[in-house]
Amino acid sequence: MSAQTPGAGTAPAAPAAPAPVAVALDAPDLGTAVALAEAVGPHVSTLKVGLELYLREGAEAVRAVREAGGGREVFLDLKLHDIPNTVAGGARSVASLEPAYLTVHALGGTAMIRAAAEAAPRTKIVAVTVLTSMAEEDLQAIGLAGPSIDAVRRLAALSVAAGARAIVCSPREVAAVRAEVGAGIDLITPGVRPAGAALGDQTRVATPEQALADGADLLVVGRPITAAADPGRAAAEIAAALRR
Ligand SMILES: O=c1ccn([C@@H]2O[C@H](COP(=O)(O)O)[C@@H](O)[C@H]2O)c(=O)[nH]1
Repeated sequence: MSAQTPGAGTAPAAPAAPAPVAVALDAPDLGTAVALAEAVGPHVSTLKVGLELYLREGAEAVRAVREAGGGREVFLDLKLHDIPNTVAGGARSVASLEPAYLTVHALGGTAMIRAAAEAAPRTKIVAVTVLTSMAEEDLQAIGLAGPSIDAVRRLAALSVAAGARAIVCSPREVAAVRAEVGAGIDLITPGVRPAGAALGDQTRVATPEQALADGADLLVVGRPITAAADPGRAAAEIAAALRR
């Protein structure tokens, strides 16, 4: 894909209020990510920088996609998971970039989550409960017995008590997690697929409309937008579906 491709189509006019969608800019280089950010920025609230882009381009990725996206919020999805001192150092290292969100793995536990929250007080620490790619049998295989919803609820409650201000769970678990953590915590759902879209490696999925109806605050959508022939149009169509 050339750097020009994502914005090339004739996407519908941008709405006044961008949709509560974080586009996962999982791109192989900065030029592609910037072109995607330009194309989708008018339609969505948030741009997500993950491992592929950050490990290659570093802090410049955050600055560049923020500018290209017209100042949209940046979600830094690094999924930190280490001893508390190391995670605190990692969170401190990226705090000056002022991402709206920074992910850590809830499985790192209370002390690790608290260390991240204290190290980056101006960023919402987001605890990832159980990856949306994992099915029940995957959890059994790593010794997390019981239905995934039990682990998700437990990890969400622990994370919020430790200072996380947002939770990643699958869209299928949003209602249960809301009941667990109450209001005031952002519930963020990857594993979002418009009807008929390829699942790829995601297993615990729902449509954007269902995720929003069940109470998600921010929907993470990657490949259904970034792999589309016209990413700007794909983002605009999902945003329009969420307004209906
Ligand atoms: O449990 C999780 C946590 C994070 N992700 C991230 O979200 C996007 C999803 O991309 P798609 O292309 O829409 O599948 C991706 O960046 C993941 O790293 C997740 O999928 N599940």
